[in-house]
Amino acid sequence: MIGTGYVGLTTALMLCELNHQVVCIDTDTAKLKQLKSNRIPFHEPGLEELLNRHLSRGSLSFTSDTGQGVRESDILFITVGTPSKSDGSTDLSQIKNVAETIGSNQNGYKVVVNKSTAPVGTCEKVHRWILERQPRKLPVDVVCNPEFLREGKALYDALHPDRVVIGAENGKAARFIRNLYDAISCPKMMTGLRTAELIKYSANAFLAMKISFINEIGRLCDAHGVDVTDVATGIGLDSRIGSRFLKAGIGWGGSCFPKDLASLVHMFEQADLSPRILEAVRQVNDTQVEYYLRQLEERLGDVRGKTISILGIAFKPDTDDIREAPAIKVIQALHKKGAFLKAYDPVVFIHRAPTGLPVTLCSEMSETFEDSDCIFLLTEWKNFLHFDWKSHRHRMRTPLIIDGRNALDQNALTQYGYIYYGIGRVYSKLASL
Ligand SMILES: NC(=O)c1ccc[n+]([C@@H]2O[C@H](COP(=O)([O-])OP(=O)(O)OC[C@H]3O[C@@H](n4cnc5c(N)ncnc54)[C@H](O)[C@@H]3O)[C@@H](O)[C@H]2O)c1
Ligand SMILES: O=c1ccn([C@@H]2O[C@H](COP(=O)(O)OP(=O)(O)O[C@H]3O[C@H](CO)[C@@H](O)[C@H](O)[C@H]3O)[C@@H](O)[C@H]2O)c(=O)[nH]1
Repeated sequence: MIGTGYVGLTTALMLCELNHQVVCIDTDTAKLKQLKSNRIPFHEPGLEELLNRHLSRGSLSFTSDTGQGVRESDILFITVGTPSKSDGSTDLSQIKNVAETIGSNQNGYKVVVNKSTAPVGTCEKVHRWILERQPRKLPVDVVCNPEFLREGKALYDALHPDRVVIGAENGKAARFIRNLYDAISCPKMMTGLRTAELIKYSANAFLAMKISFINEIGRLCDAHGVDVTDVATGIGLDSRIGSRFLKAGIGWGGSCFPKDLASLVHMFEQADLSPRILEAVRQVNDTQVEYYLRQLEERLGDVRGKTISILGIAFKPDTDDIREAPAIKVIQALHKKGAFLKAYDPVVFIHRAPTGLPVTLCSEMSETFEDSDCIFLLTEWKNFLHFDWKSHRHRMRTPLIIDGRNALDQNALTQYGYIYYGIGRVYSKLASL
């Protein structure tokens, strides 16, 4: 396994659970040191227990010696990062570096499996980069096996995937990789390299499209006094639409959707095509923070000099990942407008303290209420939902709640005397009877 991030480590542990022997290779020696001493360098439920189990069984080991790792393995999974460049295209330097190292150290037949999300045509480049560095001509097959796990649910998704997609040009290599997943019961789709690459991007874009769609409907619900959660339930009951990824809120973030949509848009542009739907999906998302800030200002007036408390920094619950987290955009925008900011997140500040954020950190959720003019919920951590909101209302200067995730109980909060806003939410007198 080359790379020990969310995907590398989870895939390694999944393969260990399926009784395979795995060596994890990473150039980040600090990370390897933590992993070797049984510690996961990021917050991801369930991984630590499996790490302990497989380290002590000897089924999993770690090294920074890529050459040795390559020479000793038959199958090499690439799980390194594929960040965005400023024009939206994908920076393939980490993949290229790995492919060249594989080529230089190849000592026999290898199957190289790319799990990193990379544009159409990347696996063909990987093949070429390996061949260019081989000291002598050796057989190598490249397979595309995109990863569909979600952060916060990584282990569950790896062990219970909806499908496994295997793209290859060589049937023998494809079957070899499919056999690794024999013990996992789900549809296994065998296809071409380019198709597998595009399936990954299309899946992420479709999911982001569902969210932007319901967020746009949410704005119309605000205008007409209709409840967006009821609209989502009503449309989601149609099995052709499905109920998941229809939760309206502050918008999508994270390490994948923003960069993968940018990359897909770039692929369209390279092909001289206009990605109209994708542009709209991104446009709705890019203006969602602004939309919420208007709602906040309509209720609180000018935010200059006011104290606003942010609940949740992570881009979603059960992770400490703050890449493209909406909370960061909200904090920066409110700071620019002259607000004082306090923030609390149950894991982000413990695992990965973001530097340079203009916020006063609270060590407990209850501190965010003290003399606050607004509580802005941006990550729907479970303990926020089950908090004793009733007893803390009096501690706020203005009891305004902006629920950026439509996660709180609007009727209960309204009865406790809070002013509540969630996109497309309607206070139901019936529900409170
Ligand atoms: N995070 C997710 O939920 C997720 C899900 C599906 C797909 N993906 C895709 O998987 C890929 C990896 O994502 P991630 O979140 O695990 O990344 P990450 O940044 O958390 O981890 C990547 C790891 O690769 C290591 N690395 C970089 N260059 C290396 C080299 N030359 N040799 C060995 N190790 C090297 C880095 O040190 C790092 O530990 C990306 O393409 C991403 O788009 C991510
Ligand atoms: O109804 C919803 C569902 C999600 N979100 C937001 O959408 C973003 C992405 O959420 P999610 O998809 O759960 O997280 P990721 O871990 O980024 O996973 C996505 O990106 C991964 C990386 O490519 C893929 O492997 C996964 O299949 C894909 O779901 C987050 O900000 C969520 O808060 C909503 O606003 N409303």
